[in-house]
Amino acid sequence: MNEPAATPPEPVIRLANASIGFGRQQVLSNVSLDIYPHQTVVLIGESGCGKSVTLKLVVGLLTPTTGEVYFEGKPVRRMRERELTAMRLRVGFLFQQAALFDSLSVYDNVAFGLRAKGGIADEAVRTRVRERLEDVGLSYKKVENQMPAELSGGMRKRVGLARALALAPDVMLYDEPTTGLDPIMTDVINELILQTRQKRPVTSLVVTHEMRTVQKVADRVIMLYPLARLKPGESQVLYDGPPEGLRECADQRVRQFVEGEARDRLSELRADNE
Ligand SMILES: Nc1ncnc2c1ncn2[C@@H]1O[C@H](COP(=O)(O)OP(=O)(O)OP(=O)(O)O)[C@@H](O)[C@H]1O
Repeated sequence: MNEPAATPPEPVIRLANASIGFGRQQVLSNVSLDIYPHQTVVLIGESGCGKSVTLKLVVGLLTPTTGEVYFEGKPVRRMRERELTAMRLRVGFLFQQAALFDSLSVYDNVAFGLRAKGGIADEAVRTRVRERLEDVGLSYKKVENQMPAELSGGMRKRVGLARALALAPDVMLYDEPTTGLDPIMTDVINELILQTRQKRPVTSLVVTHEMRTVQKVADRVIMLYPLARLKPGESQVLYDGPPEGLRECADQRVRQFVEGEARDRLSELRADNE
């Protein structure tokens, strides 16, 4: 007797033919992608192709003009305010500039979400803040009273990560987590992304330009292509597969991107401006 075929798990995040534009500029057109539980998916692509917009669609900060975005099977656009808030509390977000509250100390930044969630005793908040800061390699005693302006870029990113992890998120969204960091600190952040995933069954979507991040953390890579440069009928998702396949991809635009070759891009950019 044949074994019944295993049903694939429901995606945590699904974009189904999602399109969005701003004014006359169309940014995403008919983009479909599925992100499964506990996967780390890395989203790459040229500047301006819509990577950050994709992250904002996932948490309902933007709504597609056509198509649908689903979170655990539920269309984000149909969520009521309470559902949206509950969903966002389960999603940790590490922004490009760490987005710390400049007027709050490191302690208050990391405690912010826990306090906003409510129902957690001060002592438990303190323990959680200390643990998360130590997880990201920061000494609680040294940094708890520091203000964001006193921190280096790498420290800010790690405080941002500690803040996101304080709420024990089920989903982590990283928007260029290593931009502006030196190679060692870049690797520290990559290592933290990996460890976060090893410690907890988190589903992650990482936007990056760093090929080292791709190689280190990705289970799967999705490459988006700028809409304006697609040939008629092509999908905006140029690549969807394992990181090992990028360099052998039949599409030379994918190989060109990962190898960082400009080729004729400068003249194309000049022509665009004429
Ligand atoms: N709220 C907005 N209003 C108007 N235009 C926007 C808005 N958000 C994004 N855009 C435009 O959409 C396009 C895609 O932006 P997005 O930030 O997603 O690019 P990206 O692929 O993340 O680029 P980068 O790698 O440079 O961060 C850009 O041209 C940007 O100017």
